[in-house]
Amino acid sequence: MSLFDNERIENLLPYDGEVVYYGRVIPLDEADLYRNILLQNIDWKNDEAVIFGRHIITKRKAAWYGDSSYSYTYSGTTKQALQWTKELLALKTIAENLTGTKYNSCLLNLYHNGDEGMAWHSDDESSLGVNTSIASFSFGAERKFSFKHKRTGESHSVLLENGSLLLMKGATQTNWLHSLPKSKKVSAPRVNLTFRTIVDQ
Ligand SMILES: O=C(O)CCC(=O)C(=O)O
Ligand SMILES: [Fe+2]
Repeated sequence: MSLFDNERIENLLPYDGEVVYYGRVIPLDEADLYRNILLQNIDWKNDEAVIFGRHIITKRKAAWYGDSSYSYTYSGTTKQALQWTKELLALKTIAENLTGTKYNSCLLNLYHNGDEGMAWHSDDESSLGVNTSIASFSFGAERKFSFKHKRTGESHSVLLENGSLLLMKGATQTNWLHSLPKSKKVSAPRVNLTFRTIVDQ
């Protein structure tokens, strides 16, 4: 641990969006507990997608929880939201208090090791509306997270620490792509929770 742990970054992006990195907002012992409980009691499923007409099953696992049975469609597949667990509700409250925004759903990702990542994309589905806020917790292995401007190609990265919170808001999804690059150096799992607000259902 360095002296610079918990260092908050007010805005990682120089223009056209806002990304706040709150640093480690969950103490280490609690973060380890959350990682273990989430690994056990979330209904993890290999993610499915239809890409160029092919049915793909990802190594990464995912899950979708929410207030009511929201459905969520992306890459040609539809998911039905499951009922909140106690831990997800506790983390939702922490995210709401820190970011000043209410969330009604959560997309979770499980990366077993550095062989698994997420390709460049933006979360700009119409169900999220424009200028949506997405609050993202990380538990387990530290991973690099990158942003790339859609027009200029300028890129910025941040290290997502165990127990940290990141907020993407404003015009971020309109103007920037983000990705979780693969890394040969990472052998431990990472659990990611992205709290979102569905507006049009
Ligand atoms: O794993 C992460 O930190 C980000 C995941 C992500 O971008 C997403 O679920 O849309
Ligand atoms: Fe995303």
